[in-house]
Amino acid sequence: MNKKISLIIPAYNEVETIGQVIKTAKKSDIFNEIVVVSDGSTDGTVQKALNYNVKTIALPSNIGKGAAMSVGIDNTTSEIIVFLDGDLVNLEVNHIKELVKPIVLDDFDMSCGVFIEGRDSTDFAQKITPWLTGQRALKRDVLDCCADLKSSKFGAELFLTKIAIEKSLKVKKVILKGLTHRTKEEKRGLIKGFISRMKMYWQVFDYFRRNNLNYNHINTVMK
Ligand SMILES: O=c1ccn([C@@H]2O[C@H](COP(=O)(O)OP(=O)(O)O)[C@@H](O)[C@H]2O)c(=O)[nH]1
Ligand SMILES: O=C(O)[C@@H](COP(=O)(O)O)O[C@H]1O[C@H](CO)[C@@H](O)[C@H](O)[C@H]1O
Repeated sequence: MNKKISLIIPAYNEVETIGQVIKTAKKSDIFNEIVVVSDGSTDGTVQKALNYNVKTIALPSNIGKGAAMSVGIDNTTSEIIVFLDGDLVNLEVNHIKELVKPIVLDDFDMSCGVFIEGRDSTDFAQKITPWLTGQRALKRDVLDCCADLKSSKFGAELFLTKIAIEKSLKVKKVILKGLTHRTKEEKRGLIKGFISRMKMYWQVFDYFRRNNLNYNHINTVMK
């Protein structure tokens, strides 16, 4: 039986990169549906996604990454869900296939893609916090309660990691060689980028604190 796979791409002002991400996803030819959730973008992200003829949900205002992912989940049906960020650079078909393989083969419940040999700055972040990656594949049925995701903002990846801990899921770390993303500073300039980086760190820390997550424990989740 061929398993159905949905791709969800949350995107907030990613006009520079979203086209290439969609193009590579289409080229992989593994997705039954591709859904872009534009999280209040004002820069042409929506039109760019529509140009590639994929389902595009244009949220009227910015509601945060976790809520945008949740809208994507509600608007897809496949038994396997893949999340990719809209700001990826150098994404290749093989990256997507490697990410999805452990789930399609039913060897694992969730996979987390980690950048290596992309760029030093983005490699470093993923080396110390691999569980923050936005590149994941998972079985839909592990997401039976997503209420917390809606309010998680940049705690979204910790939400998924928390599920993995609570349900004792089998989680595979998948190396995505050569992949990187546009950083906040590249998107918004040094000062605005730095401020949004600090906000993101706060949201991640806040999710950690509210859910009594343990850094050492979290680091043991991926195999
Ligand atoms: O409020 C937000 C913030 C981010 N994103 C998307 O989530 C992904 C990962 O975002 P990232 O961590 O790179 O943060 P950003 O650079 O967007 O602040 C990208 O596709 C973003 O466009 C989103 O949908 N809503
Ligand atoms: O690599 C990181 O430290 C952050 C932010 O990256 P940038 O500030 O855009 O370089 O991105 C990761 O963490 C975010 C928060 O959990 C996730 O939303 C991203 O998908 C992930 O790449």
